[in-house]
Amino acid sequence: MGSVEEKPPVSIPVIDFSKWDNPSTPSERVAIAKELASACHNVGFVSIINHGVSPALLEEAFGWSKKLFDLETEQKMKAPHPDGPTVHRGYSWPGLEKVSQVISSDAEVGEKLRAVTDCKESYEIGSEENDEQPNVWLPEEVLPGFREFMTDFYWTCSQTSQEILKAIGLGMNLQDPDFILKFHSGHNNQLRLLHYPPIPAAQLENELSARMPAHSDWGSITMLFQDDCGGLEVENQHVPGEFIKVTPLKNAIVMNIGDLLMRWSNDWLKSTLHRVTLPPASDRFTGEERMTRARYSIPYFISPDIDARIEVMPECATEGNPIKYEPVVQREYRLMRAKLQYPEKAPQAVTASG
Ligand SMILES: O=C(O)CCC(=O)C(=O)O
Ligand SMILES: [Fe+2]
Repeated sequence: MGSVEEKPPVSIPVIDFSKWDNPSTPSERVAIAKELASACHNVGFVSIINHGVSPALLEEAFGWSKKLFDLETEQKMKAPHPDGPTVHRGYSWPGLEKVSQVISSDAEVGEKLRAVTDCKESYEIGSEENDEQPNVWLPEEVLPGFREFMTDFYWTCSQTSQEILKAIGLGMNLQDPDFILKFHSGHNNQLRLLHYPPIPAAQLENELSARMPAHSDWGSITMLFQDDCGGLEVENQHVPGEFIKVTPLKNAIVMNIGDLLMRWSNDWLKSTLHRVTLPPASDRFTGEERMTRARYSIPYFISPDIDARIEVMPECATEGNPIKYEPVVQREYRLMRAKLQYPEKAPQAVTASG
């Protein structure tokens, strides 16, 4: 691990996975793995291109996401996110995960925005075999085909994530390169559809609202698919408080390390703060309110299995770099984090009928 090159980042590294499945020599695979591990160590964020999730499939996934969020609130509310932090599934209406009120004195804008009382809405999907967090599906007739597509998409993403975990283990020179992978059956992952409705740029500029405030992810890794709107920013590991803009790269996976893999690696892998804020100026309308256009993204969160015990890997601790984290079980860690984000009793969604 120590032999991996250390250098400050200037942007998010781009890693080409095209040779990963069919390398001409074994060293080609090792080279990709080392490049990935090094980026996860130095930056904590990478863009992966030529991976296992095809452009056609991604187009379809974004199409379904738009269809879902275009539904009337009453329809979406047929699959409501359950109260409390225990089950993170189904539809989170604007204001549920985090309340932030858009303020405007313009009556017309006000009307438009009242339908949008917060800056994002989301829909969470897990494995059909995760009994601790059962899925909350819309009735089939509301969006026929949605459930089948999303279930398949979930497992395609899982397959790709397993290749990434393998590559990280190999690139870190672990005694058993598949060590991390062994804790990830895929049944504890979470597919999230996200929609950030239009909002006046000033609301974001003045920090009266945020699309998504700075945070780190809780799991092992996250794979993020995003449209071309932009606005994702990640903290520069070497200059705390400075955020780097991630320019959307069509069909790429933006991959980042989460807190559990950071703990497992004793901080060698970096779980980097990130946020979603203003898109580039060209994506803001020039009218008085300078509304930013809508943004769609699809994060896929990869977590260790529910009973997995996350204990610093022996390769990551030395006398000079002692163990920093107590062992933790995924189930308990997730609940601890989720409690901070979801209220026990949900505030109500604003529907057309009030
Ligand atoms: O929408 C995005 O681009 C980022 C989403 C994100 O960071 C999250 O859901 O944890
Ligand atoms: Fe995130």
